[in-house]
Amino acid sequence: MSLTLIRPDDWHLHLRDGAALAAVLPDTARRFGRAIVMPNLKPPVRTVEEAAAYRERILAALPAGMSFEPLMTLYLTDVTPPEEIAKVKASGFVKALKLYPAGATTNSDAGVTDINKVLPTLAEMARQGIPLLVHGEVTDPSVDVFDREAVFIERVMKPLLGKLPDLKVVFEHITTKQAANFVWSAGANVAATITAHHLLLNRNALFQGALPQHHYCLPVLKRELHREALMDVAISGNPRFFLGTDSAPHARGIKQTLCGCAGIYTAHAGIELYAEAFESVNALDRLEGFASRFGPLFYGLPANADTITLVKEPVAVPAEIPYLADDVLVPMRAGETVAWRLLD
Ligand SMILES: NC(=O)N[C@@H](CC(=O)O)C(=O)O
Ligand SMILES: [Zn+2]
Ligand SMILES: [Zn+2]
Repeated sequence: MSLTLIRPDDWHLHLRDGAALAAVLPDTARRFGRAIVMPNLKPPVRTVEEAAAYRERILAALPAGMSFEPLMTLYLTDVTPPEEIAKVKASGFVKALKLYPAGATTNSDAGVTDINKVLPTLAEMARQGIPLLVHGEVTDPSVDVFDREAVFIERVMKPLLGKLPDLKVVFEHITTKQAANFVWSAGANVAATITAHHLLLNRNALFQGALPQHHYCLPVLKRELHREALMDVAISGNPRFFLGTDSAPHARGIKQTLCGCAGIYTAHAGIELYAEAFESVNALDRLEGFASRFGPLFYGLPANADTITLVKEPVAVPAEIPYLADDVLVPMRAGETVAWRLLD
């Protein structure tokens, strides 16, 4: 069995920098035409100038003969000035700003401490049609980690869209039935990305196997009923739900410490894992819309002009992938198989 699709894009990706960037970029570039590149570097990518420099480093790390277009984002801080938005618009290559509530996830210390502090900048984004990409979790320590996304909808998302109803928003890596329902019922300016791991795994994965921390990501995996709700909207054909892998590499040494950081590396099977998920509910015919058409539609870009082909054939996933000079990366399905092979 084989499956040919318009070449997909990844609308939520962490490429990191330096040696890590060089190690992971080919996995994405083999599969995806473009990717929305997350700005949570250390220090974060806060200005158009910094995004231009990061974009050059990405293009320089691309192996000869591979084509890939990085779509850049800026990291919104409490002090991002409204004037930066005109520069974003003029740049052409910065496509969005990313909201990390301070302390919510990996490298989010410089994030926004109070959404009201950035309202003038968000209002300017609404005026200029620049999307806000949202890590949608509250950081209130009294809120259960499994409830942080649902509470964010009530405390932040709804009030924000009440004030700026035209703001384009992508609710990134949604993980709950509440978020799926919220985006489903919202206007044409609100969309969501969904990861392959949140379509394939429920929170049981956090308590299974020898190294369950490799399934630790944020927002954390949820109950089966939430996984099913994500699957329903992913295969629905609603164009406001599209692919974002959130492939988030971390070196094994850091990942395996007691409080290892959040993030799962999936770029080595970035489209294959989605094919597995869609096949599991007999919805392979819906994959092309989700993976290749709906993201470009939301961002106002054409779909890619070429195609990729997957064949149904198990592929062994290595136990580890070379990453840094002194440490490796443990990919999703390490030492196991993925059910689809990408043809070169
Ligand atoms: N998803 C994650 O668990 N981690 C991401 C950050 C993020 O997307 O929240 C990372 O940068 O490692
Ligand atoms: Zn996030
Ligand atoms: Zn992410």
